[in-house]
Amino acid sequence: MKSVIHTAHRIIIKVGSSLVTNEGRGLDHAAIAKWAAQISALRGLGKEVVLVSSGAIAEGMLRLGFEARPTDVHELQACAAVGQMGLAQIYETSFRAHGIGTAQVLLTHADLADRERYLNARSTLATLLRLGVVPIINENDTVVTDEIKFGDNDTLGALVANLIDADALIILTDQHGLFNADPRKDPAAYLIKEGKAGDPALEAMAGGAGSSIGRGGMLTKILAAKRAAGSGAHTVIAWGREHEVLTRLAAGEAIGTQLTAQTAQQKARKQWMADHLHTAGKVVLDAGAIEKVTREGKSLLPIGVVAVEGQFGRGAVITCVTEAGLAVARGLTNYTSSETRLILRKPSSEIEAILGFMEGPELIHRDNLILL
Ligand SMILES: Nc1ncnc2c1ncn2[C@@H]1O[C@H](COP(=O)(O)OP(=O)(O)O)[C@@H](O)[C@H]1O
Ligand SMILES: N[C@@H](CCC(=O)OP(=O)(O)O)C(=O)O
Repeated sequence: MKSVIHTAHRIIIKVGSSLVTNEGRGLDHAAIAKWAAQISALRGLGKEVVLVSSGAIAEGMLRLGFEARPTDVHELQACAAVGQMGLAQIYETSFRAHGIGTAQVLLTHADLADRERYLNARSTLATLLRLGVVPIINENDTVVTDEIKFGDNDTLGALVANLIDADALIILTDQHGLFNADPRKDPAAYLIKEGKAGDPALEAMAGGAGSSIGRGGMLTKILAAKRAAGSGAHTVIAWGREHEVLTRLAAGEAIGTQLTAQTAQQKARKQWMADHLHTAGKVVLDAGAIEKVTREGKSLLPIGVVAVEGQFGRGAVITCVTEAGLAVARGLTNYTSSETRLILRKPSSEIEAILGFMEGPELIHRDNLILL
């Protein structure tokens, strides 16, 4: 079996708290330096990498002198805010040693549930990748309480994989992967080398005695693999301290547990958009725009739009139709329906003069567009 990471172009790598903070003893400079070196090598192979890092609370507890995890939510949030400074500092320093810049991105559940913020987060991450920066993502713990939390960074990693159409999610943890039972409790447990993301049998193994959904551990990783597969991304769960784990995976070596997505990426993405976002309106395209969008893989510019149907806000999903009414594409719009009515048939150079601002030269950027 060859690792899916070999052919993956855009990869999300999630590192857990115990790895990052050396089991709570403080940020593990040596381990982080090794991942940074390996990620630098992956980028040398032309891959794009986004890092999702936990560890803010664990590091903040140490810095503030808490011996046990606080139960008060605001103390936990204070720990996260303090610890996040350490994370940002160590990642920036470690990647800078390879001439790579980093960016801190803190997200909440509300950010990805709101269309406009979803679109902004998606565009910002795509722009950071285009600029050659490694985004370092964590949950914005300071502003969230239990009900509106992602809850764990395995879930956050999967949502980010969905958000930016990643090909793969690598979850680095303190075990060699998924075992048929919790290896801490069952010494006879064996490693599951491969499986299908979403297979309920995997959840039963990770659920094990006593653990319950949403409380971290292996189950959130298995559920994250299922979620990532929703947009066609494969997942690998591996031990973060395995020698050259990332570069070996990229070379095709099968390490840890590989959970493959069962639906092809483009199909899964269409399905995901169809399931998650309602179509709020339509734009009618002229023949030239149809050609650019459907055959040449270009963005949709306002100049190619001849009519607008319905009311929609910025970030809404709209359908692109031919003058005969045939739906050809769907995507997230940069302009509201009223704005689009003002700029249709106009060159993008006139957008600013007409509206007084410009969100972008495109009505729908090709990154946010799927063909039907
Ligand atoms: N079937 C299983 N296979 C592997 N690990 C399991 C399994 N069931 C439970 N676990 C536990 O999950 C832990 C990893 O989860 P967690 O501590 O949340 O890691 P991280 O901080 O990397 O997210 C392991 O240390 C292990 O004790
Ligand atoms: N935002 C939290 C992440 C908590 C979390 O999910 O931790 P883990 O299960 O170790 O990945 C932090 O940085 O401490």
